[in-house]
Amino acid sequence: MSEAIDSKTAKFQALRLQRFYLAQVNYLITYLVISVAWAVGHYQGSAWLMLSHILLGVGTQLVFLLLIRSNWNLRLKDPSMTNAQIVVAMLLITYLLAFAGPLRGTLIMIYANILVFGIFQLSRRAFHIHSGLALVLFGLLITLEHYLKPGARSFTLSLVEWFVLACFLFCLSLTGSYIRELRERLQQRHNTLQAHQETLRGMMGQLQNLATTDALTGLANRRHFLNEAQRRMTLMRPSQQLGIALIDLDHFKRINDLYGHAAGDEVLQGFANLARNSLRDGDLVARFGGEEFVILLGNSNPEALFNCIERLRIAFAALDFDSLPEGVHCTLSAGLASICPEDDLEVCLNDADQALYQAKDAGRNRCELHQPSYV
Ligand SMILES: Nc1nc2c(ncn2[C@@H]2O[C@H](COP(=O)(O)OP(=O)(O)OP(=O)(O)O)[C@@H](O)[C@H]2O)c(=O)[nH]1
Repeated sequence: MSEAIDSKTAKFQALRLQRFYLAQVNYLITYLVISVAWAVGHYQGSAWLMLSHILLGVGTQLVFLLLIRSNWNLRLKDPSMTNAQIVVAMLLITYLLAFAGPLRGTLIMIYANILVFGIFQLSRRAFHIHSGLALVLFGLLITLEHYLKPGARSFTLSLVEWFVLACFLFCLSLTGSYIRELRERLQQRHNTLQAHQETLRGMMGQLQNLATTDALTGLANRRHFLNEAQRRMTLMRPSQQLGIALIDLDHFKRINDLYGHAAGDEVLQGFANLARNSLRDGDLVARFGGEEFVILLGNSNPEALFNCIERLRIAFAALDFDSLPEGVHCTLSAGLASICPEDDLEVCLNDADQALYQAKDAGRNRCELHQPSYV
């Protein structure tokens, strides 16, 4: 039964399968060589013996395939099973070499071919152990053959073959070390690049924040508000209305003059917090500049807009500030306008500004709704 695995593990499993199928190409070539050797009479054994190589090869490979396909290999310390696959392949090739006759000299290179599969996977130590295993297996084969079937094959020739194999594996080991070093360097570079990328992403985020946020109040700044309002207007449904409110703190200069700039800053931050907390998630509030703020309400008819800003006005007028003497409160004036889908943002802001002017003119601490003049 295959176990449920995450997408990253699935990707690795797919890679393992790919590598497994690649190894099967080598097995197929070896089966072909055995069959041809048998057909031309160079295989030193019966047809059944020849078939046993193929059956053993297919059987062991089916086991590995099953282990990967069922995800059982994931329970192992090394899920790619590289060590096991290499050892099995080496045992199989040694078994084949015992009957390869004159072809043995050619076929011993398969040991090296098997080890190539471990170049990327195995540690240097494991790679040397496997090279040693190949030499031991082949050494055992020629020694046994020399004592069990004396004269069947020139022992000197077998020793030369063993020596050639040793030289070849040594070269392969050097190449493996070089490739591994390159790979580690690439990995290091990749990690460094990734770290740089993370830093850049963080800096981009900070820059984006700086470019769109007002430092004192943490609200969106004018530029961000204008971009965002424009964007939201393009997404409006035909029957939808937005509400815009230009808000100006009353006699703010006096706060600065009488209680200091820090007190003025506290009042600005106090208004920002109040607005942030009293508006809905989809609404947008920004510092338009100085002691002027702007609010964009989504889905809002003039009445709802008026009620919302009126609530804010009343709450602000009741707000206490640490830097101001007890009983001293601040007020705000607001100019309101509605936005319909076909409207121009600049014109709407102008309408709100005119309404704000009226609110100031009418004595401050009030909300005025822009009245469209129908021509
Ligand atoms: N503390 C503080 N003051 C600011 C900041 N930005 C602008 N101001 C001050 O806000 C004051 C705005 O004053 P005015 O434009 O005369 O308006 P006002 O006194 O609020 O009068 P009305 O708007 O007519 O009610 C100026 O004194 C600015 O220096 C700021 O970030 N912090």
